[in-house]
Amino acid sequence: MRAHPAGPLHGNITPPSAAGAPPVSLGDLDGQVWPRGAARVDGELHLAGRSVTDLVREHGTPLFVLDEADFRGRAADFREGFAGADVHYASKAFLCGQVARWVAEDDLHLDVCSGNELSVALAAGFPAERIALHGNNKSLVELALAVDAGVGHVVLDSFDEIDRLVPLAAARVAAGGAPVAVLVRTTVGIEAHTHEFIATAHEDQKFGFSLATGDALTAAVRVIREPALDLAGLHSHIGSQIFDTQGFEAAAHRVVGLMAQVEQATGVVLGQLNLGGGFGIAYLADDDPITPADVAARMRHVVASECAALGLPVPRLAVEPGRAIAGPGTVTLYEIGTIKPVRLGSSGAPGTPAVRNYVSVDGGMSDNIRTALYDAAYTCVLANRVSDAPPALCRVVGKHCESGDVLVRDLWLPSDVVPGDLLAVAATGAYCWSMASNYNYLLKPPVVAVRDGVSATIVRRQTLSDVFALDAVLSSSAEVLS
Ligand SMILES: Cc1ncc(COP(=O)(O)O)c(C=O)c1O
Ligand SMILES: N[C@@H](CCCC[NH3+])C(=O)O
Repeated sequence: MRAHPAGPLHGNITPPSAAGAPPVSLGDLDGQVWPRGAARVDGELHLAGRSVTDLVREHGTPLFVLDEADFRGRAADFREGFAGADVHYASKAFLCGQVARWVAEDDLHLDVCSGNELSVALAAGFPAERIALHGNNKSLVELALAVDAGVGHVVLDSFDEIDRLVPLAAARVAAGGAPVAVLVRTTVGIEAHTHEFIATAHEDQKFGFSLATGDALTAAVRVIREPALDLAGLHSHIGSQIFDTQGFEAAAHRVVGLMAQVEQATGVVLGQLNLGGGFGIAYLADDDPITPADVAARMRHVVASECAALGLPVPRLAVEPGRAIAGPGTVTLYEIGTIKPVRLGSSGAPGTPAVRNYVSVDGGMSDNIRTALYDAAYTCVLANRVSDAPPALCRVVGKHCESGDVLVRDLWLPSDVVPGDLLAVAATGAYCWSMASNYNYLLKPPVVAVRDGVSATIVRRQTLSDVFALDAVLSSSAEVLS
């Protein structure tokens, strides 16, 4: 292997706690973190039977590689774990036409949270009756699209939205159609143990109707009195990337309590309870996610015992996992461009300069904003080969003009990594491509699905022509660009 001009990276600096001690064997693939179809073959990372160098030769970098069997296997785990309940794939995690088709074929429902997510699903042929429309600020146009398409549910989020939906629903009923089925999204006042920006059931945030103030009950009663609306049930979502089940159990307890209040106030017994998504995944080897079957058992137990205590029939359950289906099966492949050992002072062992090795790759916060936005933790490995060089503590960064453009804050890589090597970042299937941007005019990477050694581009790489086409001045020169 060609040596880097800066010499081997420095391995012996005091590790920050996030990086821990160097692993015994660098490049090992932890089974919880990497896709089910990931393996080392002759040292090289293979994904669902394709070598990463072949994939990169065909598709370039940065590249999202999605292990189809992993995605669909996790969807099946939820379907089976929650048998008798409805599993809605939360499409905000990652949606494209092919994913919509897999989810439809695999008998899941779909949660969309904008009119455009709804349009993607409908254009892919997803059955409208299995779609639920979310959103805290649905426009009249989005609501009309949902009503006309005949979505299964609209998940109501505000009194303004009820005002907006009623005339649309009334027009449908007047034309001989059915009332519009809705759920009332309830803010249950739970402090989920996750990052502030992705917690959604504490009082001081924008989603849902508060249980504590009585707004949720008021909304439910109002909907029940609207002949053009059909209150099918209640909804609660407490946040995202949650590991312990206590939050879900507490939420279930409180929403079933609200069902009892609705029954007392109106005599109406609600038949559905959607407890949302938020099931955590392993980004690092230490993370220990709960299985769908375990979550299902705990939710069922709480709902059944609360209903028994309150004299209610047990409602049909629904959940909305996004990350736990899409996240673990995808990795992002990058090529290393520059490596810069940066001296931090003399805080290392005596005589040893403290150095941070900045390893820059050809993507960054435009294809994965999560580290910058939530301080999310990721891991990555040298993908095109294994190395027995001593470990060096590294920070993997992108190529954006932003010092917060970090992908992996602290991790050990072999000290002989060089420009041209490939890095694979694990568990990037959820909220990476879907939150991608064109910052610094970087282009959105493609998504390639691999199954049994066969790959297919399910979203192509964005081109500069795509981007120029949006620009009043540049669009006239778009045809000369590739
Ligand atoms: C209403 C709702 N349902 C489902 C999800 C999916 O969450 P996750 O991807 O964490 O499962 C979200 C996102 O947090 C959400 O807001
Ligand atoms: N985008 C967030 C999750 C938000 C989910 C939608 N409420 C993440 O990357 O973790």
